[in-house]
Amino acid sequence: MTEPATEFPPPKILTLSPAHKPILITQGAEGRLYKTPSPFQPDQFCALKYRPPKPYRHPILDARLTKARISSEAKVLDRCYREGVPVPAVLAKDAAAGWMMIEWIEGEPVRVGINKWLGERPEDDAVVDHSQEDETPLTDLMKRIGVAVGALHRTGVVHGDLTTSNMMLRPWADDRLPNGHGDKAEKAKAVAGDVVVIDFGLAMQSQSDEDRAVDLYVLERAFASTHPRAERLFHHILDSYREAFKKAPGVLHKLEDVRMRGRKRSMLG
Ligand SMILES: Nc1ncnc2c1ncn2[C@@H]1O[C@H](COP(=O)(O)OP(=O)(O)OP(=O)(O)O)[C@@H](O)[C@H]1O
Repeated sequence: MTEPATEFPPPKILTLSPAHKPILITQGAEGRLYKTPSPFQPDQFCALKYRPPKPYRHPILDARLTKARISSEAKVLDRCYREGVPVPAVLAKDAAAGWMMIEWIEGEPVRVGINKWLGERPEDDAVVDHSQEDETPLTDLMKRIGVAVGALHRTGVVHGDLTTSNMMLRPWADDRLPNGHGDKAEKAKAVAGDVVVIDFGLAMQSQSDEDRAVDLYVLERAFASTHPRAERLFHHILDSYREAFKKAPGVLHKLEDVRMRGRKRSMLG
C-alpha cells in the first residue's frame, strides 16, 4: 500500500529543518494538516495547513484557487483572533505556496469529549432516567459552545461547517479542573476546557441573519446526528448564544424558517 504522506511531498517549509519531522495529522480531499515544532518557539508546536497542488486541475486555475482559499481562511482567522473569538492564531502563511501555519491547540475535539461523557448509554435516550443525573458539566460545555458561536457571529463571520469536530476543547489548568476521582469526576474532566473553533475553510464574512441561522442549523443537524443521546440538551447552546449575542433574537427567528425549509426538503426526498 502506498504511504499517503509520500503521495505528495510536504511543502518546502517543512523540509528545511531535517531535525524536526512533521507529523501528518489528517489528510482530507482538499488539504493536509501537519503538526510540527514552531519555528518561533521550538518548545511549542504549531499546525501547518497545506493545500497541495491538484494534478487534475488546470495548473493556473489550481494555483489561483489555492492562493485564494488560504488567504481567505487566514484573513477570517486573523479577524476572529483580533476580536477575541477563541480560534487558533495565524503565525505565518505563504498563500501562493498553499500553506498557513497556525497555533497548535492542545486537547481533543469537542465531539470526543461529549462522547466520552455519554459513554455506553443506549441510543434511545427516552429510556434513560436523567432525573438522578447531574448533567451540569455537560450543559456548561454546551453553554460555552453557544458563547463561542455568538462571539464568532458578533465579529461578522459565519463558519460554514460548524460541528463538534470543528471545535477543540483546550484543557484547563489543574486548579480549574473538576476535583475528585472516580467515574463522575472522569466524566466531568472529559467535557472540561475552553472551546476553540477550528477549520475555517468554508467560512465567510457575513452580517446576515439568514447566513447566521444556516450556520446554527448546520450545527443543530450535525449535533443531532453525532450525539443523538444528547440532542435534548442542544437548546443550551441556543440559550447561551442568545445571551452572548445582541442580534441573536433575529437569527433565532430565522432559524425557525430554515428548519421549516429543511423539513420540507426532507419530506420531498
Ligand atoms: N490548530 C489546530 N490544533 C490542533 N489540531 C488541529 C488544529 N487544526 C486542525 N486540527 C486537527 O486537524 C483536523 C483537520 O483540520 P481541519 O479541519 O482544519 O482541516 P481539513 O478538514 O482538512 O480542512 P478543510 O475542511 O478546510 O479542507 C481537525 O479535525 C483537528 O483534529
